Amino acid sequence: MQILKMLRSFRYALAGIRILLTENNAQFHVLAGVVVVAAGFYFQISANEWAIIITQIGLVLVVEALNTAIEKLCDFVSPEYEQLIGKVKDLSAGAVLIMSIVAVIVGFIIFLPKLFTQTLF
Ligand SMILES: Nc1ncnc2c1ncn2[C@@H]1O[C@H](COP(=O)(O)OP(=O)(O)OP(=O)(O)O)[C@@H](O)[C@H]1O
Repeated sequence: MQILKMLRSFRYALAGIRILLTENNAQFHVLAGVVVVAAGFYFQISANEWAIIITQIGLVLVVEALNTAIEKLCDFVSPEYEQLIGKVKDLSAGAVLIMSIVAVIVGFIIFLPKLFTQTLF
């Protein structure tokens, strides 16, 4: 019966991913991820580079999912204006911004040298 419980949890988790994919910001991050994966194939990045890139994409989506969950919880708990709720939402959005900046920097570190050596020479 444990396996049935696990399967049910998996179904709920998939439903969560479906909810995430209806959000504009998440759709943008998925699109950015697709572009980066395409660039990875184009530049034939190494196994280690793939591991780093996939981890970055995963982390951005995970933080985006947690941010969306926090936003929805805030909206439920306090539909009216509340200073503390505002701070919670700002912090949560800040986490997404930090992770996105880190991912972009990592992307630059991996792709910029390839862009210069493989397209210019
Ligand atoms: N209930 C609230 N009380 C205080 N401040 C709030 C509240 N709701 C939103 N805010 C402020 O407005 C900002 C944006 O809120 P929120 O992310 O809900 O709006 P949005 O960007 O329009 O939402 P969505 O991401 O769903 O489009 C928050 O980071 C926070 O500063």
